Amino acid sequence: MTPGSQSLLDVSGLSRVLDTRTLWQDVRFGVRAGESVALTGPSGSGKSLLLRAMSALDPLESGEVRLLGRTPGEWGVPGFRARVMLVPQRPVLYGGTVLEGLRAPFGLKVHAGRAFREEEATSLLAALSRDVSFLTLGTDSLSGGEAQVFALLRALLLSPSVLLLDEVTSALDPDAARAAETLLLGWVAAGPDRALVWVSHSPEQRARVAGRELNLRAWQAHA
Ligand SMILES: Nc1ncnc2c1ncn2[C@@H]1O[C@H](COP(=O)(O)OP(=O)(O)OP(=O)(O)O)[C@@H](O)[C@H]1O
Repeated sequence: MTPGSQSLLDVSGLSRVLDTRTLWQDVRFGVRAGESVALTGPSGSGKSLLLRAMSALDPLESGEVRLLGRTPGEWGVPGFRARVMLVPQRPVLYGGTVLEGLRAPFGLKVHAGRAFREEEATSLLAALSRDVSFLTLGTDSLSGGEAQVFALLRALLLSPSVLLLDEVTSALDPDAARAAETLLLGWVAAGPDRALVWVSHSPEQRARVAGRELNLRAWQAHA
């Protein structure tokens, strides 16, 4: 992977206060097109909340996030979230089959103009060592690992620009986790204006997937 010089996602001046505790303050960094970076920090330091802020899922208390120089307000918040897409550790499932769940977002206005292509889904599944029968499973009965496969598929099919990956392989067996890593690194290398931000508690995984690490300790408030 050869990161470009163009800054894709810029975070500046973000702070988050919980009651009286400041989780992080004045967070600032940029992620360039083609990059794969890891966001680290101890449990409870606010990695998940920072990813939520970066994808405009939580209102910002201070600072701003820009994709290609434009704020969520300038993109339109739903459009920004579709481009800077969070994949949570435990995805929200809405029932129905996997196929229906993968197809459903394409009916939303924000994804208008994009068509769901089942062959793309089966090809991604093959990369994750799953066959087409996965599409017929009910999302209500997916295991934790299967739900993570579903969430990754759903995200990749929607062609975001930046994927914010919050412990997305934590329930996968080691082989499946490696396959997911390979798929994601291949995805970021395959198109312009793509990047990955990983939250992972595994130093081995971070070493495999990330070109550099951003540690939240750098932005923790000092009493
Ligand atoms: N919606 C919320 N409202 C208030 N506090 C929250 C909310 N979500 C999380 N927290 C608290 O914010 C802190 C940071 O949570 P967060 O999940 O971002 O940490 P993390 O670094 O991702 O942790 P871990 O590595 O354990 O997953 C925790 O103390 C958590 O209890």
